[in-house]
Amino acid sequence: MKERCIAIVLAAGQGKRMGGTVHKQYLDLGGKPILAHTLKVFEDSDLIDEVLLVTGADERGWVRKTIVENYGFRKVTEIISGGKERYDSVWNGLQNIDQREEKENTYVFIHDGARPFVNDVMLQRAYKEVRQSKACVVGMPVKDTIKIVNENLEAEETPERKRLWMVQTPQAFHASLIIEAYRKMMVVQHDHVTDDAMAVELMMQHPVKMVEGSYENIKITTPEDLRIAEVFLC
Ligand SMILES: Nc1ccn([C@@H]2O[C@H](COP(=O)(O)OP(=O)(O)OP(=O)(O)O)[C@@H](O)[C@H]2O)c(=O)n1
Ligand SMILES: C[C@](O)(CO)[C@H](O)COP(=O)(O)O
Repeated sequence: MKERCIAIVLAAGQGKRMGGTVHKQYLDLGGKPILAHTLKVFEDSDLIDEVLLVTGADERGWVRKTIVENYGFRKVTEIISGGKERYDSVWNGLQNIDQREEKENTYVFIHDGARPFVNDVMLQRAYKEVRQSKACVVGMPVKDTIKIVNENLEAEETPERKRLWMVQTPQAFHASLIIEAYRKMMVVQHDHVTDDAMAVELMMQHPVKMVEGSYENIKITTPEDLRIAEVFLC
């Protein structure tokens, strides 16, 4: 059976740290919504067969019209309702894949809709790695010294910097591995989970490899990120 690469693009967040009334993934960046920049990379990638787009339940119709149809994103096959937290939205996307026969030959690329500077080089690197090791995340070495602090903001520990990487998305997995990891994780305490690799690390005793992303592959989270994104666009 032919291999398939399915992207789950997450766009069901509320952008609380960004503030404002429009959810950040729909804000304008250089003349089009942030989410449209992100989806274009997946649409244009020869690697990606299909995109499952996860949005707010009440935004699905609007997103279909103004983003998917308007920009001609033909790889978007489903617009799925997201959940309260990021991991709920991922799980909703994964359950769609779980029902499919071709699951054993499928790789899943989970990506934040709010990271518009993903590119095909990263997708190709992640694909090469995930075919070998079944689980990988894109990231970059940290540039600053990182401190672990206590509740009084006193530095308690300084981890060795050369072992610290900032994790980005896409995060790529063999479909069965990530579905099983999430299935197990969703029935135990999981509210501290902030990325998909953690599900595999915690539930599957399976190593997750790091592959090189880019310092430009930022997640647009707070207002200053929008200004930085405008510079990256030039
Ligand atoms: N329940 C959620 C929460 C987040 N996301 C998506 O996951 C990505 C990364 O999340 P984050 O940057 O935290 O987005 P928000 O949750 O929107 O931001 P905030 O925490 O500031 O509200 C975003 O593309 C966001 O739309 C999602 O699909 N479903
Ligand atoms: C998955 C992620 O983008 C990796 O850096 C990040 O952990 C998402 O965190 P958020 O709190 O949902 O922004």
